[in-house]
Amino acid sequence: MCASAIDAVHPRFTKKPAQIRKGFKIALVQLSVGADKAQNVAAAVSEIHRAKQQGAHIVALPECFNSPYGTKFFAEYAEEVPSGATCRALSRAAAEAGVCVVGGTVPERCGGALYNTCTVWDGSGKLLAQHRKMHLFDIDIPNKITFKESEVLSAGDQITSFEYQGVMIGVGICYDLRFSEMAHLMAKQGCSILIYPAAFNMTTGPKHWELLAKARANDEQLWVALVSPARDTEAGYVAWGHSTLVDPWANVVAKLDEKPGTLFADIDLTVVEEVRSQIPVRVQRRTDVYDTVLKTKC
Ligand SMILES: NC(=O)CCC(=O)C(=O)O
Repeated sequence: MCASAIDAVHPRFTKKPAQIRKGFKIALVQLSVGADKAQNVAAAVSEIHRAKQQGAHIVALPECFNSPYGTKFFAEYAEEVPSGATCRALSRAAAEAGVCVVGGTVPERCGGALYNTCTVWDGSGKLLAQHRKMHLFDIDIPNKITFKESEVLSAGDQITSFEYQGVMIGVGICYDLRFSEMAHLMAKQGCSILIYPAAFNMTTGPKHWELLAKARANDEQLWVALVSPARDTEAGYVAWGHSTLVDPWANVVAKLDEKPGTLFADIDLTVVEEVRSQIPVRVQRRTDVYDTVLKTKC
């Protein structure tokens, strides 16, 4: 089921949109995530409805919103995509609210493998996209944080973008944000917005969270949204919070603090063209020189 579900949901370059949007209202839901899976999912569903009532067109949830974040939890909380209970709840919520849902991430079970996976649902509850985290979070900063997702998770190998109301939107997950090549490929697929469900921590969050969002927005001249869980200082992994929206000029247009809440903001897509025409790096690239460089690892 799992692999074919991905193939079935990517009509991206074939369909001509009837109407191209000039903007969206986005809601970034900084959820409080605990050990009770059903309660986590119910909270997400209720925030999706609340966001729609406030006028949101797209509602995005954080990384690992149905489970605590940690390698010891992934197998226990994992579900198949898209048949699992969490996916069914997201699909129903998207359809009932009539809103596009970028469904954070859940631990996905597929055969013997586990992935950290984001699903995207349109306003009729149809699965639009499925992204498996491509870059696993394996870091070791002595006396600060050691984490090794690869002990239990497998990595995805697909760049993911989807079309919603004529606009291409890319999806990455947390550590994926550090890889400019991936953002560049999403931009090359025509994306104007990149959305990253993410959960940085108390060491790397203050150093790199906003910097990386601005870097990706500036590199690719597009909107970047980061959606974190709320901070829980009692949790094994303490999330940085600070869900953030950055515009194509690399300005932070809105951000939350560490507490639970929802960030609402208008995304003006005309700014993408404004920046790209005024600073035309996209047509000034010296790919004749870079091609060889890109094939070497470091
Ligand atoms: N969940 C993650 O991938 C965390 C990534 C992170 O904190 C980082 O610094 O990168």
